[in-house]
Amino acid sequence: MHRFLSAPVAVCHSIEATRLIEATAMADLPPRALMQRAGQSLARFALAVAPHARTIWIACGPGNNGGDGMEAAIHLRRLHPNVVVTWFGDMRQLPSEAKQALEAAMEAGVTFAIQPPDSLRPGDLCIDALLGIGANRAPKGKMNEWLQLMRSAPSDLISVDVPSGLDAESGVLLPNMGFGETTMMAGILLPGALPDITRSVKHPQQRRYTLTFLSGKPGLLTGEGIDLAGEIWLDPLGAETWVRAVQPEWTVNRSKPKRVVDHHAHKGARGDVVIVGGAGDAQKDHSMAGACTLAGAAALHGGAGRVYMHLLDARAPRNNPLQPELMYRSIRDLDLQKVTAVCGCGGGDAVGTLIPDLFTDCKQLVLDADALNVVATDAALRTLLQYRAQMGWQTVMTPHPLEAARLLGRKDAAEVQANRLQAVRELVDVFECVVVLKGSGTLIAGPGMPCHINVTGNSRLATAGTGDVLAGFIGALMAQGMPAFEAACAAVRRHGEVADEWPTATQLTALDVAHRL
Ligand SMILES: NC(=O)C1=CN([C@@H]2O[C@H](COP(=O)(O)OP(=O)(O)OC[C@H]3O[C@@H](n4cnc5c(N)ncnc54)[C@H](OP(=O)(O)O)[C@@H]3O)[C@@H](O)[C@H]2O)[C@H](O)CC1
Ligand SMILES: [K+]
Repeated sequence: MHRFLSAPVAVCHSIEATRLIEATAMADLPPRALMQRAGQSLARFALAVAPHARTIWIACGPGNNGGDGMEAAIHLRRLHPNVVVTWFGDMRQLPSEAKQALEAAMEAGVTFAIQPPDSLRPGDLCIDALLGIGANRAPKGKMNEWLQLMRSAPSDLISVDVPSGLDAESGVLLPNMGFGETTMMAGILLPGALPDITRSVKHPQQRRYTLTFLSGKPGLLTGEGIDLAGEIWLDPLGAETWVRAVQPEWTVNRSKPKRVVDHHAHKGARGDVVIVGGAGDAQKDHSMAGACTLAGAAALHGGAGRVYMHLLDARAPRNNPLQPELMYRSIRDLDLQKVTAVCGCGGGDAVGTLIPDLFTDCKQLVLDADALNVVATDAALRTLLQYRAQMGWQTVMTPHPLEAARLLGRKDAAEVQANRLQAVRELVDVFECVVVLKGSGTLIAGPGMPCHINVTGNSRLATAGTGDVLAGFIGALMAQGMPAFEAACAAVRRHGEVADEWPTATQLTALDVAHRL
């Protein structure tokens, strides 16, 4: 058993692949052995997480995930005076191994209760063994009540394999979560179908863990999975050989920026970046020049030798006393074959007039924000992107979920969020370039590349301008010679790391991120 993200290589398998690993491993073992290993591992983990728990509540569900919980109860009962199991299921429909585990738990004298323990205090432990990778719909009724109770308690929480109700592949809570017959308000269970107010209520004292079995699951690292899963631990249950035999679909992003520049290098050797964007509207007295400044600052701090700014807003000043290194220049005066262009930051519709030239002249291109919106509405640009790919020119797109929805012709961001992993793959297939799908658990994918899930960063990056900073940083790394996919992975990782390292009591702005790269 090890902390998933501290392993030198952390990979995730699809659910289908996990099922294959499970079946192959089980075929090699006596019946129930794998589940017993899972139970033993869970019991050990529980005691390590909450050694002083007054109460350990194990909520078991109708499938093998519940079986894992029962197996753990058998061990914990011997080691702890107050272990309570609540079970949600039907004996006749239990899978055979879970049934054996239930019978063994009864025989061993495990305490079964109809209701969860009365009061759960800080330091107590809840174990969610309700649903694992077999969840296929939103938990309802009693199961949902128990989940809400566990997730809002001040006690610690271990999710077995996967937080129940989470799609282990997409990181989305199965629909209707929270619309059960009862719901919770201020810690009290209320009857009636109330809106989903409980979804993200986490008690500040609660520490969350997921002990996942056999293989990493992508849904724990993206979308809603990150908050629900907490700290992830992995126990391959002795099936490492089988895990290694199955090709993983996703890899945890570990890339770090490598900015090795020769000692004798001059500024021209470090790569040139031009930021194209910053549109304005004189009638409305609007200007988006700041977005360009942020991308430009990121390109400078990201190591580019020279950073040029092509501002679309004719009224915006052509100098910035706070960042005097930025040089204001039209793209017409630059050799576009030799610069990396970062296009779109605050570009408005006006950026559309420059995009065809950038697409045909510029060998290295990062497309963000409004540039993506222009591409979404112009099929000819899609063809140009394919042409770029054939030429071996490098393009990176950095959509957030709404931009991704526009690019894919989907109704809204929610449709993308419903399966982020699939969306990023589709974007790569359609546009034939490297795609960074931003959000909780940013995804990076490229033609012929494994999909990377990024695990650095936090919600402090959800402020205006951080996307511009990321685009500028990717551009800077490409300008210094990093291939597009590597540059995207390294930039996303470092960008998130800055937010993770930033002192919690201090506000983090986009410019702060740029200065820390
Ligand atoms: N087999 C082993 O040795 C090991 C298994 N491991 C653990 O097993 C789970 C996967 O087990 P599985 O039984 O396939 O799936 P679940 O435990 O998640 O249960 C699925 C059953 O629950 C029903 N279901 C699905 N969604 C809901 C819901 N929202 N509400 C109520 N019931 C639901 C579903 O049945 P239906 O017929 O009603 O659709 C399934 O029967 C895995 O995650 C591990 O924890 C370990 O890997 C160790 C070895
Ligand atoms: K679970």
